[in-house]
Amino acid sequence: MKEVIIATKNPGKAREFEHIFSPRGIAVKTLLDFPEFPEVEETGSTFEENAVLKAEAVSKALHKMVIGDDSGLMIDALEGRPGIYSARYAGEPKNDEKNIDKVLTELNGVPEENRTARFYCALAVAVPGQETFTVAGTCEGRILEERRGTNGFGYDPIFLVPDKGASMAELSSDDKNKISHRANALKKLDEVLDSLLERADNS
Ligand SMILES: O=P(O)(O)OP(=O)(O)OP(=O)(O)OC[C@H]1O[C@@H](n2cnc3c(O)ncnc32)[C@H](O)[C@@H]1O
Ligand SMILES: [Mg+2]
Repeated sequence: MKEVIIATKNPGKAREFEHIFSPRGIAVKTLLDFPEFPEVEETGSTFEENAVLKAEAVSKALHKMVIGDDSGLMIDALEGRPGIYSARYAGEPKNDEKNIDKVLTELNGVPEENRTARFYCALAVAVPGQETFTVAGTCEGRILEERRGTNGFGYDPIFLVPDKGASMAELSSDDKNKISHRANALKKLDEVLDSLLERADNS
């Protein structure tokens, strides 16, 4: 079976990649399968730079093709914050509930029409001996005034997907994986991924 390695320790991301890849007969491994591997320091100033750091660190260690995912929430009324600091917006250790509380507090009193936001996902593909490249995807929405739904992870409970009239956390994983920033980024890899997996001999 073909296998793709994702340089993430986030169980929510891991589930989504598995959900998207397994119907295509591609098994997913993540850093949750390599618990001894240290978390990669995210010192870049863009999602793309951080995705490359993650992908290359793990690819160099394992000598295999690896995909890195750096993603987050950009809120217009907060000038794009939390952005690349999404995971640790409320400080260390990272905590989804505290991050949501901080965003809701900062947006207190901001009217619905000014609560526009987008999720952003940069994916970096590192292949031994080749130049690393990146793709990105977004998903447009609005920040709710309170949590709705329990699916997904991270900021999903406060992210309204206007077309669906539901928060991201109220969508089934099938539905989220059709429209999410991560799914939109992965679509851009569709054409190259199969041949990369064969050439990289990740089987
Ligand atoms: O670096 P890795 O190990 O992949 O895991 P991480 O959780 O630290 O991941 P990031 O550095 O990319 O930070 C992304 C944060 O943005 C948020 N996020 C990203 N994708 C999301 C999604 O699909 N739904 C909700 N929140 C998301 C969530 O809070 C994540 O912790
Ligand atoms: Mg991280």
